Amino acid sequence: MSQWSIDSWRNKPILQQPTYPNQAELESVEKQLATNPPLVFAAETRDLRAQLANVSQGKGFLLQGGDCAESFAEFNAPKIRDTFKVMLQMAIVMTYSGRCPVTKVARMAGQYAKPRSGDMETIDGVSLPSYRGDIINSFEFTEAARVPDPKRMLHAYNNSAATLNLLRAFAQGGLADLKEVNRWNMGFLEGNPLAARYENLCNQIQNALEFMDVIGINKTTHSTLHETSLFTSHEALLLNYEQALTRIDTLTGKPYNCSAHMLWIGERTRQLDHAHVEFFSGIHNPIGVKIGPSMDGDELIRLIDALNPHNDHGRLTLITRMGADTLADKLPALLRRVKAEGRNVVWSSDPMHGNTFKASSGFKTRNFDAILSEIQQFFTAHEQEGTHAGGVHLEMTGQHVTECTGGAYQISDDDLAQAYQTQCDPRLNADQVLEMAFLIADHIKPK
Ligand SMILES: O=C[C@H](O)[C@H](O)COP(=O)(O)O
Ligand SMILES: C=C(OP(=O)(O)O)C(=O)O
Repeated sequence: MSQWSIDSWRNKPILQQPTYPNQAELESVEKQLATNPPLVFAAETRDLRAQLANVSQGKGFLLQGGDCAESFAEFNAPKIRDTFKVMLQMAIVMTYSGRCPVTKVARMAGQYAKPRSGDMETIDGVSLPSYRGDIINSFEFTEAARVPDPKRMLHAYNNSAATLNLLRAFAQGGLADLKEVNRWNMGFLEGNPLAARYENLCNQIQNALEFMDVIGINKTTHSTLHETSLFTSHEALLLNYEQALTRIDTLTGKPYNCSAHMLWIGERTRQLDHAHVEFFSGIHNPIGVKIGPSMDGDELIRLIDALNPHNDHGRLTLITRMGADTLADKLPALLRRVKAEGRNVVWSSDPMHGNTFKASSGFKTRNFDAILSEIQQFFTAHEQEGTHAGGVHLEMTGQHVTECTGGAYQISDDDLAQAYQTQCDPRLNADQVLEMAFLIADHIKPK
């Protein structure tokens, strides 16, 4: 086997990459990125890995979520704040009602590259190269906009730095103070059938905090009452960018990808002998890999061993995305096999990507009932196999979008056009996400 190096992925086959027309410009951007400051510190990624090690041993739950694709055009503070709040709200519901520590990992501050089913997109008889995420080309449907531009990597880096800066401020600067929990009630809750349940939960937390304060436990003695930790993640698809942000940690001497705390490999690029598995095998971050219905037990064990050869807890998260109609056929055998072979992984459910379809209105959508059904079946399969249902991975936003049908407001096919804003796949809105949080809390509650 050849030695891993930061660029050994370049000797392997690779899928879903852009072809840049100007190589000299690409190299110059890569050089610049490689001297820019890292976005996260290796020690922070080790904290996340330690939390995930607990999840892998059944002592916690991973909540991972955010945009399908972040966008340069929609880069603003309210959008970042609303997604942050919705994640915190979900985490509170799950921690309090589910009595389970929740590790929060945002699909934010770097989620800019998208794998696509087709290389070309056709609209009204005109075919152009597919949009591959703002780090690569532009969503606009013109020939010029769809040409891959390496300078977009610098734009993505700068946006990620600013997003991370705001997330850190929100997490540590008082917005996440548990005493403020009632003030997180956002407009979207008005009229939501779950509003009363959420308010009731907030009141219970307030009572508990007041009691704790009386006996001397408060934000001065316990900073976790005032602050939270939120980690970042994205699909590390564009390896030119990911290599440039990979650094040797001065404390351990090991390579860490400092573009985010956690990175994952997508369903379309997880081939064992390909570039993504090679690159991921050498970085020391906690990593994820998407697992779709075509995966079989032998291949899965080989993939686990390539990505987590020391069988460490917290290193590897398997993010299953089977589809509500397929999960019961496929997942239990994989759970059984991984358990029988003693491999340590976090099992997380992505209930979004196996449930996408084109609505009669022409929009790409997902039905909320199918998403809930996949989650429910995920929990049932783990209960039956005696394994830990460790997390959920969602495409979601704090904005009032109408991209997935169903949910408390019964969004129909005809409603999709009202606020369909995603640049790629349909996301759950804040209402739908809260409903899901209550459902998950019921499942993770100690029995
Ligand atoms: O988010 C995942 C993929 O990028 C997305 O599902 C691909 O969508 P497509 O089938 O429209 O290319
Ligand atoms: C592309 C994604 O998912 P998958 O690889 O599972 O299709 C994604 O999560 O953005």
